[in-house]
This record gives sequence, C-alpha cells and structure tokens, in this order.
Amino acid sequence: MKNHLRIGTRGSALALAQAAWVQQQIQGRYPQITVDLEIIKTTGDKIQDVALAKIGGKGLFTKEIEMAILSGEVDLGVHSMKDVPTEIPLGLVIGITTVREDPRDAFISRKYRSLAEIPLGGRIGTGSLRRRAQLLHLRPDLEIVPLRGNVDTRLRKLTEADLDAIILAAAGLHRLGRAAEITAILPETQMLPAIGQGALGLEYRQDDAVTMELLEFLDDPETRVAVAAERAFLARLEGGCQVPIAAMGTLKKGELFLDGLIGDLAGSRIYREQLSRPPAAAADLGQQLAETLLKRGGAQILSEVYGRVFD
Ligand SMILES: NCc1[nH]cc(CCC(=O)O)c1CC(=O)O
Repeated sequence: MKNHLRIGTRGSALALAQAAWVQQQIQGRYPQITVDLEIIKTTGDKIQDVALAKIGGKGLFTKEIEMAILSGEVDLGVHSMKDVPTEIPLGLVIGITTVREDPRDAFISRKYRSLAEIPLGGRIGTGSLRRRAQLLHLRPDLEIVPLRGNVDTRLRKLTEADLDAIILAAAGLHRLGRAAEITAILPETQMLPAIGQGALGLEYRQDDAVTMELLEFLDDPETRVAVAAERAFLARLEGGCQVPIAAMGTLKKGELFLDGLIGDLAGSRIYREQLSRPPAAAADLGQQLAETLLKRGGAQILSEVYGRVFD
C-alpha cells in the first residue's frame, strides 16, 4: 500500500483542472492517501507560437511527463487522450480511461447562433486540420483562420481577432467550468471529433501494480473500448496531426460502433464510414475501418500528405 501519490501534469488551466479532478477522486476514495500534483512543462507548452501541425513530432504534450513516470519522479500522468500518440514508451501503460466528457466539438460565436447563420465568407478560427477540412467541406466559402494556444487564449482571440466563430472541444470547456461559452454543439454528422477527444487516460509504470490497483476504480470500460477502437484506427493510418483524421466510438446495446473519417486539407474529399463489432474486438474494429477508408480513397490522400506510397 502507498500513502502518497504524485501526479505529473502539464501546467495549462485545462490540464490542471483534469489532474485536480483525478486528485479529488483518489482522495475521496482513499482519505488516508495524500495526492500531490507536480507540474511538468512539455515541448508543446514551450512552443506556443508556431502552428502545431507544422512542428510535427509525436508526443509533444506527453513525452516529458512520461520520462518523469519512468524515472519514478511521479507515479502517474493524467492526459487528454486526444494528445497521446498511438505508441507509448516501453514500460508504461495507459490501463485506465476515466468516464468520457462530451466528445463533440463546440461552436462558439458572439454574433451567430449556428454555423448555418454565418454569412458567406465568414471567418472561423481553428488550428486543427481535422476541423478545417470538415468546415470547408460543409462551407467552402468560409475563411479558416489559424488559431493556437490554450482554451483561454483562443476564447480571447474570438473577440480580439474579430472572428465570426471558433471551434473548441466541448469537453475542455466543461472541465474548465466554461460550458456557458458554448453557443452550439456541432453534431458528429457535421464535425466528427478527434481520436480520444473528451477522454482522460491515466498512465503509469507497467510494473507498478500498486498504483494500478489504487486507480482501477476510476476506469470506465465503455470509454476504454471506444477509445481503443479510435486509437487502433489512427494507428493503422499512422496518423499524427498532419492529416484530417477523425473517429468516434459509441456503445449501443452492447455493440461497439465506430465512425471514422479521412479528408484532404482543402476539405474537398472526405471519406467517412461506420462499422461495428463486439467491444472485445475494439482493436480489430479500428483496423478494419481504416482498411475500408484506405480503399475508398484514403490511401491516396495519405500518400499525398506523407509524400510516399501509403497502402
Ligand atoms: N488540442 C488541445 C486539447 N487537448 C484536449 C483538449 C480538450 C479536451 C479533450 O478533448 O479531452 C484540447 C483543446 C481543444 O481541442 O479544444
């Protein structure tokens, strides 16, 4: 048994809110255990001024935290699963996925109630290629304005940069207590979310059975299988954030459904499919859906973006 746990977290308001939530859950369940937060600056936190998609490289928001777990400096990391690469370092596991927040994207505007109300040529802020491609697919007339920084910065730029709207994950706004900022939720039919969006993963050393057992009560099996399918989809596509890729898993009556999408940067070609399998076959489901979309034209798009034959 342990009487002290250290959580490694990024220092952004969202990361801290998420880590503090996990801290409270653990302390509520085990009043005898003290839980500390240790703020770790990641590469993604240091580079705020360049479009993320241009930096490339995986694990921008996780690598330094993973090093601290491996070295024993902290016992666990709390991550937005959206920011976690499909491959994690040897010796670590993300065996626990907490109950998912709303995985969908939010439309935020001070002038218009919905995307449909935005006038011709309207300016929408987002740094995400996935959001950009789907927006342009729906509305080729829109001007997509690159937007970076944490949630607070992006909300500020909505007014300062005179944008008509911005798109943010609903989950982040809920966790920051800022859900009142949401003008409308974008249905997944219009805007399929990012892999892992709205889900938190707890990462710890594979050989640390004590921490794993302590944290087990936080696991939500439905979220875990949905995210496993999404991540298997992304892994087959070798997806970083250079390509518009989206997926969302949902459980209905014991069956796991996975919606997936591959698009090109201009949003002119969007391939989208849904498949289902029993939850135990989550990884196979993700892989099969990827194969289906690759055959339909996804392989062509990935070959163009990766600059090599992809099949
Ligand atoms: N890319 C940064 C990031 N990572 C996780 C979230 C939101 C919370 C989540 O998806 O769990 C955000 C902000 C956003 O995309 O609006």
